[in-house]
Amino acid sequence: MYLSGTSKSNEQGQLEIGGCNAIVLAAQYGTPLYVYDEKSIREKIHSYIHAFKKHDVKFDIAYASKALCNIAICQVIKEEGLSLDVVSAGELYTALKAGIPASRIHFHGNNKSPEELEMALQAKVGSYIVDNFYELDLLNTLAEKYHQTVSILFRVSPGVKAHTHQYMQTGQQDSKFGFDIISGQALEAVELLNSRSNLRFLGFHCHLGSQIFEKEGYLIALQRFFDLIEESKQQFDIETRVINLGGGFGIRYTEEDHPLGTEEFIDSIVEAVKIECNERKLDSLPEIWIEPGRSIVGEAGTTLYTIGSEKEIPDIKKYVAVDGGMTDNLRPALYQGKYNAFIANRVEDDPVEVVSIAGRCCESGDMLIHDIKLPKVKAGEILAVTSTGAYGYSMANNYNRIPRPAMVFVKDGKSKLVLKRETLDQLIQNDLELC
Ligand SMILES: Cc1ncc(COP(=O)(O)O)c(C=O)c1O
Ligand SMILES: N[C@@H](CCCC[NH3+])C(=O)O
Repeated sequence: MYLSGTSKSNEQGQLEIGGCNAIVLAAQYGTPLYVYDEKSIREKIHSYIHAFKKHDVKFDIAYASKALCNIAICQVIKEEGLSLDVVSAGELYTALKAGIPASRIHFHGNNKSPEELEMALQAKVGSYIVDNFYELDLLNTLAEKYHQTVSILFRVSPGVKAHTHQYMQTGQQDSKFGFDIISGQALEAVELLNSRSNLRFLGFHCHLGSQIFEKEGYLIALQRFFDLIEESKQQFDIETRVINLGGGFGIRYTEEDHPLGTEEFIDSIVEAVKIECNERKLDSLPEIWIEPGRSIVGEAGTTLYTIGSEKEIPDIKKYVAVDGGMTDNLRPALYQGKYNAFIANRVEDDPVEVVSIAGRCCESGDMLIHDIKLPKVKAGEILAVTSTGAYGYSMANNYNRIPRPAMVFVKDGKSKLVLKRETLDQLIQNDLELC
């Protein structure tokens, strides 16, 4: 049995997270319930900071808020002193409301609207990751309107196909994101910098994809970055101060997953940067920026569900349905994401039968787990699905008009409601009558 962070089986064999009994949490706040182990989030952040501090390099870690974005997590990020990456007005608004300094916000996105860019300019966000030629000109024009010279990075696609689900690959040549290096678009963008006086170029950014277990892709991307850095200097006299390798560091969802440790990833990235600079005889090391999302919050999240109906087709399949599903966790339906689960009130009971955990939506694809061996379950028991902390709530939806769940942060035996359960009235609050 694998339990991460502060999760453990207590003396009664019940699941405890952050010193809080999962059965008590389910009774107190209802289900489905997202439970976040705050200590484990902070420890993961510390492991990134520590991994960089071992080396003599300038670095910045920006939490990719798309993995989980609400006031509470932004407050943790602020307290821990990280930067934060946003991709929309909604994420930007949340970060600002949580008190993240605008200067620590990096604005991403492949189609930022003029209104979103103006909002960011008014807030004076720290940097813009410019994705395409349209945005390059739009941002320069808007920055001029606001009498600002803004710091930018170019997002480039380095032509690296990460070993991950196809929908999570973003660094390959045909990606919708960024300036393509191979066909020369990235260098064309660099050339334009000399005539865009409201843009201050910091450097290059790439993001290879998500849930990556190997460092090789990052190392190839780095070589392509450095070619670009040299060409930018030689051809257009443009200096690069920053290289941003995005996020993507994988986590453990089930026992089949064997992610690399934080240190191993960071050590090999920093070493590779030093080697490239040395071999190319560059005067100074660029700053190294990263943007982890999943690896900061993923394993810290557990979703508690109440078990309801069952359906058994003799000798074929047994379904066990819970009170949530694709509305609170779209990942199994979208990426065939795999998860592990326990009966929270009997964590250590021997598994005796193979069942499939079904969601409650009117979709055959609304399955949380296919074929998991569990103890014999009863209606009313609490099922805990682990490692749901990233891209779970952030991709939650109201299909079938199902309200989104509540969320608590737990630490040192205390729980704090950080997101209320949506109500039925909230579901119709924007509806208008036809007549
Ligand atoms: C530009 C960018 N940066 C960072 C991330 C975070 O990735 P991950 O959650 O895999 O660390 C993403 C999402 O994949 C992204 O699109
Ligand atoms: N949303 C995804 C990955 C894409 C992340 C954003 N580029 C997931 O749940 O795994």
